[in-house]
Amino acid sequence: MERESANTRDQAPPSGPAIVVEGLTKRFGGRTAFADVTLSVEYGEVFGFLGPNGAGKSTTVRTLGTLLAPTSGSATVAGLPLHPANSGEIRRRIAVMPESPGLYPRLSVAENLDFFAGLYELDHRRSRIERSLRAVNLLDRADDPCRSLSKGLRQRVGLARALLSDPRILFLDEPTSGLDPLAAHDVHELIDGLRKRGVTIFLTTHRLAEAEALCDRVGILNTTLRTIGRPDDLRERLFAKTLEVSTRAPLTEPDSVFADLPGVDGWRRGDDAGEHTTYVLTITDADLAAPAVARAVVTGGADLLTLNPSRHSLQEVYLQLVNEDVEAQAR
Ligand SMILES: Nc1ncnc2c1ncn2[C@@H]1O[C@H](COP(=O)(O)OP(=O)(O)OP(=O)(O)O)[C@@H](O)[C@H]1O
Repeated sequence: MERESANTRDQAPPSGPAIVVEGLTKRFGGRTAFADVTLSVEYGEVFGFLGPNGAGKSTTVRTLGTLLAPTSGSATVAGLPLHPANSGEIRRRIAVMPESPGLYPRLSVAENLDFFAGLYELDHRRSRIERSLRAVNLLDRADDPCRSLSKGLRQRVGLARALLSDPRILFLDEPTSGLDPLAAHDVHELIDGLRKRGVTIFLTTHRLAEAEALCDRVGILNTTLRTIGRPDDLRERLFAKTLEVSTRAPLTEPDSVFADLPGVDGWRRGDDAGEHTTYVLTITDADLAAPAVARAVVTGGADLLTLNPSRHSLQEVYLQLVNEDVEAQAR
């Protein structure tokens, strides 16, 4: 009877940050893959790394995963400085799931996992394989050859492979790339399940909705790190807060209606829709501004139809930053 191996996920999280990156740069000859990246990720966090094609996301993951040596800068991964002498121990503490799961099509799911468990020199292989397959809901497909699986299921086997070593930190490179929405949703649920079990996840993605739904914080990379923060904070940092007010008919004296209201900094006419009149107010605090604006509009003699605080998506933040780079390059 195989005894369960020590499971890092059941232990208290190690102290200190999971990943610390300081001024990290990777060049391939004259081409800079990423430059001067500084960030840190806490244990238990799901961190999203967003960026357009060629932004340097995969190269960052491969560098932090000890597969590539950085050109300059420093990093600590799972408590160990990123240095060739520590590569073996870092690899024992983390797992990297590359964009393509890299499985042997003729081998069954369990045989594939057994092969990799052997390659990683893991103990208690049978119980690890079973636990990993259970984590990705694939126990019933253990004996199926990988070639018979759909792309979504193969991706799940890739995730099971990454989980074999009970990693403290899991790097997922584009885990839902090429998956249909249903299969992508399954992977999202699995990632959410891993987060609940305390696994630290560093995830690269093109999918902004994915980052918004799954990640505690995101970094936007376009060779250099353009910004980093919680999705909500990024939206607030990049966009002025507004309140859109629509009335049935134009206000006769909007200047006096919107003057001196708490939380309101200014106003302009918006794009009128049909019969309605729209005003866009710049505000500092929606909770303060909205009731005051509602009262003022009604006192000003107009029928108030709607009152909507601005909701910018992470996509708008992303496009704004990446487009700024495109415009800067064109100058
Ligand atoms: N082994 C390599 N040799 C030379 N250049 C490379 C190598 N690997 C990556 N690059 C270059 O580094 C840059 C960053 O590539 P990387 O694959 O990290 O970007 P990415 O953000 O992951 O892109 P994608 O979303 O398309 O996968 C690109 O210009 C790429 O061509």
